[in-house]
Amino acid sequence: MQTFTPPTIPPIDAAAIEQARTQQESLAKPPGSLGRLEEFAIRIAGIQATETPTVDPATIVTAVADHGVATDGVSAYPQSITGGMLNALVNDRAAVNAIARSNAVSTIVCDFGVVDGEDAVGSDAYASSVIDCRIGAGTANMRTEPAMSRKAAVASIEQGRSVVTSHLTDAGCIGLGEMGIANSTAAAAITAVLTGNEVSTVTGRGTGVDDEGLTHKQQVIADAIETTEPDRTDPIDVLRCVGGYEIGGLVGVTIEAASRRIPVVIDGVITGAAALLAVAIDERVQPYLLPSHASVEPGHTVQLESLGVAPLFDYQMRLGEGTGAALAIATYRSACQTQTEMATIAELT
Ligand SMILES: O=C(O)c1ccc[n+]([C@@H]2O[C@H](COP(=O)([O-])O)[C@@H](O)[C@H]2O)c1
Ligand SMILES: Cc1cc2nc[nH]c2cc1C
Repeated sequence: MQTFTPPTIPPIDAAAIEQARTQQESLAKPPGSLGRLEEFAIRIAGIQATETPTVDPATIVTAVADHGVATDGVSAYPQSITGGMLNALVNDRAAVNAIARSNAVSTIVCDFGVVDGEDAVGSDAYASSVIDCRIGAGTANMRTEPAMSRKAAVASIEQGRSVVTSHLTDAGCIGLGEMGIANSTAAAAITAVLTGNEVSTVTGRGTGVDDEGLTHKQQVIADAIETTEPDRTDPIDVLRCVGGYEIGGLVGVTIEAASRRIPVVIDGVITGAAALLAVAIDERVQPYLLPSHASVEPGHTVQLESLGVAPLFDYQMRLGEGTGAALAIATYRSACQTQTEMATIAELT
């Protein structure tokens, strides 16, 4: 059986946490007055094992792939949008590009298996701007068969790891992002299986299906779980049965980043599913995960609770791409800069 052996993930640095906490208490402000920002700076110091935590350089990895289950009418949009959005990402014209730019965050785009991306795939812009991580031309339809082979599941994780090792070894933080029509179906299925919640509890409207569409989507997810029988004690099997190539890719990005002491900022419900899988593979990933927003998707609340992180803000967003992560990185940057740039209270007198 194809196995995945994760790299060694170190514990976060207890001495650096202690040092950062002492430093926080010495700064020119009443203790605790920066609220959660103080804990963010301390956590990042512990992750990076440093007295000078920084999120920079900060990069969003937007992983893109298609899903066979899209043919079952689970999304408000056709599959062709995935390829179109890959094109927009390549040309720096997606929402995440604008939000990342406005927050001094870089973006990289990884194609893990877009079906209909010929325009983008063939172009010079693709060759120069997209990291080719393709595992296949979209997954199989999980309603009738496993989304992918075990070999492909492991390959997607390894491809994600190699994105970090080839491009992001000096990252101050990595934000997770994704795009793929129907991937909120995969995310809900993964969340139901790994957390043991009812499909109806964790399934939302994704791009915006109506009431009838939501009922149908829940039925498709229930059918997929019944047909493919994922082994909830084996996260690679869950990815194989009801996952996606970009989700596997983000699992790999997360695990590799944690092994290198790089903080990972979660975005919405699809990246949340990847984070759940990563922690199920190795629970030592958990302290490296930083939340961003609370997505409108109900499964996201369940994921964040299961991961033990509380969202920073709720702007009623449900776009994905890494948009929430890019916004949150600005807050984490401010937290780090208070830690490293403020005067001490002793200097005031
Ligand atoms: O980030 C989220 O929480 C989120 C919630 C709903 C939808 N999305 C995005 O919308 C797409 C998935 O929606 P759907 O309806 O096609 O499954 C995919 O491209 C995601 O990036 C993202
Ligand atoms: C246009 C569009 C852009 C997206 N970006 C992420 N998911 C998306 C879904 C759609 C439909």
